[in-house]
Amino acid sequence: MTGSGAAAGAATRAADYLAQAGVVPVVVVSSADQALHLADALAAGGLTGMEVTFRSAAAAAAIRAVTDARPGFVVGAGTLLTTASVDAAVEAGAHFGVAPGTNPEVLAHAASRGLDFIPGAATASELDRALALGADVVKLFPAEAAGGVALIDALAGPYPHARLMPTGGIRVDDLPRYLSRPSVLACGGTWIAPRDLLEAGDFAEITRRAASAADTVRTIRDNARKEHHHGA
Ligand SMILES: O=C(O)C(=O)C[C@H](O)[C@H](O)COP(=O)(O)O
Repeated sequence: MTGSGAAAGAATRAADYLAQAGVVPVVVVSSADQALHLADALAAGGLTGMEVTFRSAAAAAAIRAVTDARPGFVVGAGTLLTTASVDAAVEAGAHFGVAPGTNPEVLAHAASRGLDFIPGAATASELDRALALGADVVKLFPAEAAGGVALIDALAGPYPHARLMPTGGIRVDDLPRYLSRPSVLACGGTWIAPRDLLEAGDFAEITRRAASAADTVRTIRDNARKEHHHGA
């Protein structure tokens, strides 16, 4: 299979999903079965997608299982460092791809396979390069270590149209600061479904963290809408 049909629909879907979700759980899964439980636990908390990193051998099978069995759930493939991992993600049915950095060869390959791709950047030069290579959304990584919201505010001067997904060191309490920045579509992070909770099978705690994140996003968005109305 080429996957090009599904990927064409997903091309608009990544940015739409990010803007709607506000937060993207970044996960490392150990089996397809665990990924299905995880998707259900996240959905029970009100989150409709996740980024499955290619940091475990189970990543491709996990993406395939979730996209097959939970068609409404959005599954991104993360840590796509090579063209081979892009192929594996496309063949597993991933809705979009993500990388921590910007590798022109990987980007070109993702484009040739019709995979919507979010490359990473941590500096002005890297952001400039990612945008020049056609990125629609850029993963600001590692967000906290690279400067957090101060970096985002500084980059917004010369790059006001850049749309960002900050990831790296972000936790639920940081969401209001990040999501108040107009360039930020969503924040990624491992805190919602970290490896220790997955290994312990503590899906109830994952649902609790997902609900907390989803509630926080909803409150931030509601307040922003109210301010907008009052200001208008
Ligand atoms: O695997 C990748 O492609 C990455 O870019 C790294 C992850 O996004 C970070 O590991 C996020 O981890 P936290 O800082 O715990 O939220």
